[in-house]
Amino acid sequence: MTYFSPTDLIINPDGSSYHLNLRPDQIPDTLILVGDPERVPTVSAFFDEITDIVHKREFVTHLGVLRGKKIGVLSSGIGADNVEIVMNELDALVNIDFQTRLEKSVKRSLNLIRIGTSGSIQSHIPVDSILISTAAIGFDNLAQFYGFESAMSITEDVLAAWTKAIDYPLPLYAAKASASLCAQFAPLNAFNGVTLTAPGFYAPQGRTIRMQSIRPDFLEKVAAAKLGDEEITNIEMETAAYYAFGGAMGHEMISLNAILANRITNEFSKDPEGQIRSLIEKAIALIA
Ligand SMILES: O=P(O)(O)O[C@H]1O[C@H](CO)[C@@H](O)[C@H]1O
Ligand SMILES: O=c1cc[nH]c(=O)[nH]1
Repeated sequence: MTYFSPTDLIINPDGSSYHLNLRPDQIPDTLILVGDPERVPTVSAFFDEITDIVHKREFVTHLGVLRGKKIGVLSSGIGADNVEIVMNELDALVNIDFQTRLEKSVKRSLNLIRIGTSGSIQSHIPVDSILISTAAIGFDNLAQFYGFESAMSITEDVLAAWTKAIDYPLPLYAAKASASLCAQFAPLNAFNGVTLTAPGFYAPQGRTIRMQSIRPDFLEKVAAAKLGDEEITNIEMETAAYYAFGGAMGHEMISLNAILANRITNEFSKDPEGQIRSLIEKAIALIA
């Protein structure tokens, strides 16, 4: 079994993982993942009991019990680079023995549910709707360092066709949502779609304030891109990384999006907090 050195897998003096500050005995089978640390108490308010609160940097975790089962909610902060930390440390916490630093022979698979916000890039997907990402395309630089091939990956020929359709010069990566979690959250009656995970909020999502984008037609191209019978429906900043790591490391993963912006009609939700709270409430109701 592989041994992981103290500089590869950094364990804090209290036996917790370096950034998340969580110990192996604290990890429940189901975790809700949010971007905003301030969203964590909104989620845990729906738990029947909160047993632990752990906080380091943007990584805030509330652990508790929901309908007799252990559950947790953890914030990642914004972006795929933070997802890289969250997924590596969560996986290490359940699949590496922190005493011996050896990989466990029997692996644990977590159910990971992102509840986040996103912008629609199709006029028929309105502000204040809910969208489940059936797949996500990442155009951050993680694929320069990780081979994400897994049963959840989008095949290379499809990815090549999508890259051409988006007309983007760097290699992309893409992966799918967990089929079992898609079935579990089907009662949300949400839109389904392919999500683009951007390495920024402004130019990488086709926004301009004072800094001009050198790709002014990027959003138009993405919105018009045909992925076989599918289209890219929405943009946010974490889902592709979650799906790629989840698939490669054997965790079930789904991303539920509260659509706050419609980038085609230029509308923004008049009640963003209410929308995300409503999605949290509906999602929690579907967690057995
Ligand atoms: O609301 P969260 O979950 O943070 O998700 C979206 O909102 C943030 C940008 O405002 C990015 O993290 C994006 O993915
Ligand atoms: O347009 C949006 C809205 C929320 N989050 C994003 O990343 N983009």
